Order: sequence, then C-alpha cells, then structure tokens
Amino acid sequence: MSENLIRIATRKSPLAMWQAEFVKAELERIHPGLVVELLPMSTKGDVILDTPLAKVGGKGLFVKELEVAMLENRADIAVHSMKDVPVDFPEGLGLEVICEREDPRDAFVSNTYKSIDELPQGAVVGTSSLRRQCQIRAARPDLVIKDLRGNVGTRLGKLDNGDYDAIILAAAGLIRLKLNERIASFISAEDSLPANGQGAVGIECRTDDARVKALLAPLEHLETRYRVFAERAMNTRLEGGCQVPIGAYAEIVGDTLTLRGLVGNPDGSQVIEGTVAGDKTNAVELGQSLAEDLLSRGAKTILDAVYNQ
Ligand SMILES: NCc1[nH]cc(CCC(=O)O)c1CC(=O)O
Repeated sequence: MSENLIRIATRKSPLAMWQAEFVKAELERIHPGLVVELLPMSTKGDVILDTPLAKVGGKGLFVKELEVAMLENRADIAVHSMKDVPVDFPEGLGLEVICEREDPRDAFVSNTYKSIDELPQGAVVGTSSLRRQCQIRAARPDLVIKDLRGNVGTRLGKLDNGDYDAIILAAAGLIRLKLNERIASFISAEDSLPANGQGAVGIECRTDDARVKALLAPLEHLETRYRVFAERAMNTRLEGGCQVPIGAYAEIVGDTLTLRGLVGNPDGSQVIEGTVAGDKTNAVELGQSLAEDLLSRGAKTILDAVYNQ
C-alpha cells in the first residue's frame, strides 16, 4: 500500500458522499501530498427500501459491505453517520475518530406549515423513525404518521408530491446538503430528543493500521466523542439500534456532561425519560447508569414489545 494513499469506502447516497468528501478534503488539507480516493458502493440497506427497518434487523444494514472492503484491504477507512453505526465492530475494525458534531436536532420540513403546533387535526407526518413517531404522537395523538423511506432527496420529493403535510428529517443532513432553506423550523431537543450520535460523523478503520490511525488523529473532536460515547453507551445497554423508539442526547458545560434519555412505544402512549449528569470523562458510565435507571422504570417491557412485534 502506498504511503501516500487513503481509500475511503462509502455508500453512494448524496449524504454519504458528502461526508466522505468532507473527510477527504480535511485529510488532504492537513496532510499535503496525501492522496485520498473514494470507493463508492451499494449496501443492503440501500437495496431493501420497502420493509420497516426494525423488522429486517436494522442494525448494521448500511455498513457491512464497507467493513468487508476494509477487512479485505480494498479500502482503508469508512465514514459513517454515528447514528447508523452498530454498537459492535467486527474483529480487527474499530471507530478511531469522531469529528465535530453538526446541529443534532430534528428538523420540521413542510411547504405549508411552520411547526408541529401549526399542523391541523389529523395532518399526515412522514417519518420512518419510531423515535420521532413516538415523540410526535405523545405530543399530538391526532396526527397520522406515514412511513417515509429513501435518501434525503427522495424524502423531500415525496413531500413535494403532496404525500405528506410535513416530514421530519435530521437537520444535519439537510445542512450538509445545503438544503437549509427546506427547514421550516428546528425541533428543540426538549420536544424531540435526537437519536444517539445524530449529527456526528465517525471514521472506522483497521485497528492495527498505525499509518492510517496517525493520519486520522487530527480530525478527532474530543467533546463530540464524550457526548456521542455517553449516548451510545445508553443505547448499547438498552440493546437498541437506530430503529427503536430511543432518544439520547448529551451536552457538556465546563467539565459536566448532562445526558438525557428516552424510551417510548411507537404510538407514544408510553414515554419514560431520565437525566444523568457527571464528569465528562465518565461518559460511558453515565450512559450505562441512565440506561439502568430507564430499564428499572419500565423501559425493558416497552423495548421487548417493540422487538417482538
Ligand atoms: N437514518 C438515516 C440518517 N443517518 C444520518 C442522517 C442525518 C445526518 C446525521 O444524523 O448525521 C440520516 C437522515 C435523517 O435521519 O434524516
């Protein structure tokens, strides 16, 4: 392998390509002379578009092919949206770097209405995230939630077709794709707790590849790492993937990390919330303790029902 080359395995969706291009540009800026190549590929998750993800075992659907490419030494790194990264890594691969977080909030997107509060009785809201569905239904049981799949552009197209009165997307994806003007309003973390890792990009590589690890190191953003690790630790303890009604969001003020978590059922009739705070360097323990707290207050029953549906 050339000393001056890094190959990035990436999905082909515009958002995945943006994230890979972002890492390429950062690496080439920081390391003059380094050449970074993109290796775009399709994943199972891109192919199965009609089945609710919770039912096809949503964990890892979008990353497996990328990981095989790294293990077979056809690629050196993969760039992921942290909220799509499974909790376990295959032997020989690990998450080396977490980059600075973009806006973590959910965004309300509509051509007619400015916010959820403005939606008339019985309006149709598009999302395929059980987490978003749960929180919307908890606040507005009258709204009709309709499944919405596909990449960001496809989802916006379906809204423009008139299939929905509004849709909910991650603000980060819209901002990265320069679609900010489509955001009618940002939904505060209080009103819709984001998914763990939402808005953060992580970089995976072979754990024994010292050359690549050294080149990646300057992209690390420590505060984002603490926040995302706290959120992921909560999720891991709850054994939840991206497609279950779990929200987790951490903020840091000074050295204190405050993590808020939520588990609910898809129709929003039950929502269990909790908060934990402590030193940021104990991020993982804080996440685990919040998970224990939620489990002890009924989250276990809710999650079992979702997985066994
Ligand atoms: N589940 C798909 C996905 N994975 C990451 C993002 C957005 C960007 C991010 O959270 O970093 C999205 C789209 C969405 O939820 O609207």
